[in-house]
Amino acid sequence: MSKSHDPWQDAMDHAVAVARKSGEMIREVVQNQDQSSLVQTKSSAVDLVTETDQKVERLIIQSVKSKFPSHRFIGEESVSSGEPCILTSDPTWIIDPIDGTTNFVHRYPFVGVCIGFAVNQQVEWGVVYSAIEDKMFTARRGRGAFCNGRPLQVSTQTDVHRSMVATEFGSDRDPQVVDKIFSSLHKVLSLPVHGVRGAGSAALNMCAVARGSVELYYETGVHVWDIAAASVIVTEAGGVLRDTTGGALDLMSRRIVAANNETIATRIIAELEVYSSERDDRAPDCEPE
Ligand SMILES: O=P(O)(O)O[C@H]1[C@H](O)[C@@H](O)[C@H](O)[C@H](O)[C@@H]1O
Ligand SMILES: [Mg+2]
Repeated sequence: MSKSHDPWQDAMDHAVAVARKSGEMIREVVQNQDQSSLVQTKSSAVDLVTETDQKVERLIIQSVKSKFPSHRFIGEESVSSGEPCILTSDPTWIIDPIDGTTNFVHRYPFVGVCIGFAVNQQVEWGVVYSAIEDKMFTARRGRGAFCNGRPLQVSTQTDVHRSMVATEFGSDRDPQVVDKIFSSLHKVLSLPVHGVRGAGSAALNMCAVARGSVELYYETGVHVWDIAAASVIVTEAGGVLRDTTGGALDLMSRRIVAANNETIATRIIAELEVYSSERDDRAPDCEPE
């Protein structure tokens, strides 16, 4: 199929261009403005949003609407202002303008612009631009995963005792949730594994799995916009995706395990506390149209 007859490739090329432009906006703010006094909160006192998150999302959605007027959107900040969070079979752009907003506010240099594209509820391609590092992660279903054009491959490690694991503390400070986070962490650390890390961005942790820097990433409480784009980057790099229950990944379930292989995934999942956050497609401000 030639490029001009491949509308999904046109859409992906557009996503790469707009993610790069978004990254330039983010870098400009990080270099020249202090965001710490301009922060607002969403679901909890530590779930942050800034004007830049909103500006970047508007930039992406407006540019896509003008080129692909029939496509639908799920965007973190649009859902936050009451837009529906329903994945239909229509072509849908799934956008997190800044994955790692807390990092952005603190100038901790890991923030990702995430753009995923789903058709028939399957992610066809994903773009994650690590704006401060200037790393463009891309993958299209069936066509491999890349960082700045170089192919990505997950780690070949199968011994959990030689593995590096990534996770996050999230933004839910309910004491019962915090207990479960620490219980899982305690068990994983005590296996033992070589180490536990966290980039502060679900998408960049998943890209770390894709490039072989960590064997596995897990988290409960993520949203569809944090993981959709990076999901295809992980699988195209040879990795596997699971729910923390061990079942198949459900993009709306708010639970994810991304691993280099089944052996590591199964071994770590056995140590994880399973608990639920309200599904993305069931939240009160996410009712169907
Ligand atoms: O809200 P943004 O888009 O910055 O993303 C979230 C991260 O992706 C999570 O892994 C992480 O645990 C946090 O919940 C973080 O908020
Ligand atoms: Mg996010």
